[in-house]
Amino acid sequence: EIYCSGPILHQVQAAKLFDDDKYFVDMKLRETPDVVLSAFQNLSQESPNIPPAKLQEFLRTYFEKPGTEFESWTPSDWHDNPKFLGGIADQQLRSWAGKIHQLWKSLGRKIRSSVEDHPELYSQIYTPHPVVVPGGRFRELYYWDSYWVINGLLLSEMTHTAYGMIQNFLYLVDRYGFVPNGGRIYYERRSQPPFLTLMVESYYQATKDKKFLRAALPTLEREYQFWMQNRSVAVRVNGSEHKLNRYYVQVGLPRPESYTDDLELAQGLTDERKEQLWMDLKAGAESGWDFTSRWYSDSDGTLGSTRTSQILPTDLNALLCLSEKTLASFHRILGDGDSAAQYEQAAARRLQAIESVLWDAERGAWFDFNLVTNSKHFEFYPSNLAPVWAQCYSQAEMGERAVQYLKRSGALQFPNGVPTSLKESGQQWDYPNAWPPLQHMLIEGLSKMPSEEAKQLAFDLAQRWIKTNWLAYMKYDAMFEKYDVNGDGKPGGGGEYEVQLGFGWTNGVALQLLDQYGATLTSGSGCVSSSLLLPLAISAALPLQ
Ligand SMILES: OC[C@H]1O[C@H](O[C@H]2O[C@H](CO)[C@@H](O)[C@H](O)[C@H]2O)[C@H](O)[C@@H](O)[C@@H]1O
Repeated sequence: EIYCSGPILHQVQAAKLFDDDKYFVDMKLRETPDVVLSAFQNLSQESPNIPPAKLQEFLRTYFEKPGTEFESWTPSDWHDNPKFLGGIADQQLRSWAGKIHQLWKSLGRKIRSSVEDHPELYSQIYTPHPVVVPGGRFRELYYWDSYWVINGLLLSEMTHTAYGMIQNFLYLVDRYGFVPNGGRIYYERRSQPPFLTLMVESYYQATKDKKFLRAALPTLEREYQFWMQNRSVAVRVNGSEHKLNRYYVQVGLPRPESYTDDLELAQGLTDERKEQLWMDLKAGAESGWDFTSRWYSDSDGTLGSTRTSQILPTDLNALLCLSEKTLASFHRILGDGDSAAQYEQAAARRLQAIESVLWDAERGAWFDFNLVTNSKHFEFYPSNLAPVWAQCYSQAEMGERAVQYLKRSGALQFPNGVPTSLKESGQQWDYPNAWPPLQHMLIEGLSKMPSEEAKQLAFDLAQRWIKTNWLAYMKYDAMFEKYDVNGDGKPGGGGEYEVQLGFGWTNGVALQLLDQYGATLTSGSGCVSSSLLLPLAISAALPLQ
């Protein structure tokens, strides 16, 4: 009634007392909700539209500034020389990687026990283990960001911190049946791209801890069931019915953390259309792509035409296909062949659905499917290659055709990364922004393909991305949540908030690329460690196709 809906939220946000709507909903209560609500009621009786000065005074009396829910914490497993640093040949890049590794200390947070004892005073959701947060206005844990954070932590040999983060997500599934978007109660009715199974896979590959796997598996299956029961739809194509997944949130209210944006966007609509728009904006937040022309109902649309729930996304379905294969492999490792076979069948069914509904033989790639128009969206998004990343396609030729599609798409013409789309909508998940998770999925997918051409392209994109991150770090002494594909080392922009620094997934992706391609990536400074020159010389001598 205070953080998610109701008159306090409405009046405080509508008065625009803070630059960012998220500020108010992250504040802590000084008194119990009952006391705060009745004080507000008394104030409203004096005048229903409370003047800003009175609202400020009310906030000073009953709220504390955000951030008091955390205590200072330094990860106990941080040490200054993880092995992977030694594999980075370029000395400038190696020293920069060391600085990124240091950033884990400043992004670590431990939630105070008072949040567990008095949850009613906080919007923060209590989780038992410390977390690494994205940074900036994103003070709390975020679901899909954490996949790249955890991969980075594992390279930094911070296995215990990574373990704690995964335990938090398992705890959240046990509590809610799914993982909320982030660690705040205003996020608790929507999720984000479901990466938990892949987080467990990363941890298992790093530790081979079967006991951990056995304990985690029932919770992973519970999360999978949530997506199948609440986020799937049947779609009929060419006379056959298929089941695929979508983002879908049945809460027809403005997002509390972006309340005035949502309110203003819905002005003039009927109540029914308002509710529909707000549900689709929340589904957009659930997709992690908030916001983008990808979710507009037509190609000339604007943010108001966002219809996320009517679209079957390629990347969500590729991710679930990979999750099904991973769950099957977990059951095999633990000796349960029957359960493994069930997940293998689920993956095979999904593969068939992806190929029947999303694959386009003419263009040679996969495209989102619109349930209203019963047609595919043919615009370019890096997600059109997500099945390559998930290795979820039946014929090698499809992967190779997707590489040719990428080359023809026009998305490779930018020296600083692959843009999120080729459309400049002003939204942050569109051109000219490039985002770390999308670069990583593209590069990882291409690097796993058999052809030399795809592998070389993967390296080329890794080099572009590292150069962008490195140049921005040189200019601003910071890592950003997103970058602009135009301009060397330029942070991204657009959308509803200022570009943020920190930054969890950026650091994780940079470390992964520096680890994977450390012997050959360059900063352009020419300072290469002599002990690594030999392998570098050998790889440089290899003929490239
Ligand atoms: O406050 C606006 C939105 O902010 C978040 O989304 C963005 O940041 C997240 C954290 O890095 C990231 O996971 C997401 O992909 C970004 O678009 C938040 O997740 C949204 O729910 C929120 O409305």
